[in-house]
Amino acid sequence: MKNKRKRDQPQATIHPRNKYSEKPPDFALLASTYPSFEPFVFYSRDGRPRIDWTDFNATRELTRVLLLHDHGLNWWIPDGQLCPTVPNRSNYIHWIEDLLLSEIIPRPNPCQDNVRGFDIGTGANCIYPLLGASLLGWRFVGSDVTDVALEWAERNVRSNPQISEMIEIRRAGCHARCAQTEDSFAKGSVNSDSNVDQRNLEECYLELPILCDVLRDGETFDFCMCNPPFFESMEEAGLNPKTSCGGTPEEMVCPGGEKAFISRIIEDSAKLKQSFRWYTSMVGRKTNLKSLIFKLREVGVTIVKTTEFVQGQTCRWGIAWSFVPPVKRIVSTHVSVKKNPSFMLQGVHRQSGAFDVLQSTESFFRSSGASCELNISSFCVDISASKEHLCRILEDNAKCHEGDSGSTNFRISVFQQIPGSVLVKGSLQHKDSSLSGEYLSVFDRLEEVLKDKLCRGRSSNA
Ligand SMILES: C[S@@+](CC[C@H](N)C(=O)[O-])C[C@H]1O[C@@H](n2cnc3c(N)ncnc32)[C@H](O)[C@@H]1O
Repeated sequence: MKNKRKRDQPQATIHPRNKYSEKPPDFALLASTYPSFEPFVFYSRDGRPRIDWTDFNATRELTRVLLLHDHGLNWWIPDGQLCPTVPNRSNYIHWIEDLLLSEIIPRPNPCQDNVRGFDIGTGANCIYPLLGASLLGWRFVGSDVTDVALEWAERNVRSNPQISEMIEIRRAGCHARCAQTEDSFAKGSVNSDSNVDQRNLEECYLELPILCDVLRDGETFDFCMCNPPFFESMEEAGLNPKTSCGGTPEEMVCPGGEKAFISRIIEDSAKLKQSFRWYTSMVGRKTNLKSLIFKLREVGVTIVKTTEFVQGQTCRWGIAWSFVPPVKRIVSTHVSVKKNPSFMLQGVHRQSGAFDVLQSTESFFRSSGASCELNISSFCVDISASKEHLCRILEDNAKCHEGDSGSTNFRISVFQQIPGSVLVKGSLQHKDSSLSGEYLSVFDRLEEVLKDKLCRGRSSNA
């Protein structure tokens, strides 16, 4: 089964040093070891142990037992707080480890001893400091703004005396401001129609510092990290019907969404410059990645690196930048990797979803005569197309008869993001295919066709 899953996935999904890269969590073992987890495990017809991902209590108990079993950590969060998935969160930690080990910028600390990180918005779950300290011996400051996050992050640190000395929890912003913000959120004004409440809330939120004014004089760090509030409203956050990881408005929502939040980190970084060797953040939407990179160039960073975290049916990105002069040429990964182009469909009609995107993709290629194999379980279509097929799609008859008539194989995968947003990715089997140019043009054409057919405000023929 493990092999099948590997073959179905378009790319590596998990960092090779991730504890779960070779062996995903064993629910049956965890259930027999931890009686509190046992009631959440059931067996599907194929005999595989499963949990109900839409049950918050099940996902929280899974996180609790995984942290205990595999990391020796005691952990808990109150009902409704954002519940982290341990394998996914570990990927971000290992990517930062790669950045610190890389020689893109000079390493002041070749042995990686005394690494010190800053987790912006550590949450009640305090997951990054707990994982970073227990897996890699990193020291951390974890910041947050809400009372509940600060109180529970502290509790989670104190419950683990073996690492408690390594983690400091710090409030960002003055108490009064935060209390006011929490109160507004608690009253639901983030979703309210009252413009006044909304404006007060936004002003209040935007006044909370992120890095400047939270750092102490002369403090330096090897890196900062952040899983920002991704959304502009709880409606936008929606609730992924396939999982229930909780998440309160304070955790999920901020004015301007993740783009505004990360832009503020960028602005702070432009003032703090080399106080951090690496600034990093998670990014939930690929479209935001482009404008953030643009902003980074504007503030004069020396390096930008990006990565992609493919996590089941969800994609996230990581962005990192630095003001330290690089040892090597500036690189920006994956943005330049043409073998795996991607685009995001935004505003997909309410009645359409990833499945419609998949079917439309199949008929797009099939209409040219290319051979297509639809794989519904992994949401992808495998395509084998000749030059003639690709030229037919591009309506380029002249080119069709030029040169040799080789063929090319590629896969188009579809990932449902939040409701209304679908990510489409291509992966070419052989980078050196003589048809890689046509493949990229066809991929651009696919983007146009799907947008016209399935996205609101674009339909010319829908
Ligand atoms: C998406 S949650 C991330 C929680 C946790 N790090 C995780 O990955 O599960 C975002 C967190 O950022 C916090 N936050 C919002 N504004 C902040 C600010 N100005 N400074 C620090 N934290 C902030 C929220 O309270 C929330 O706990």
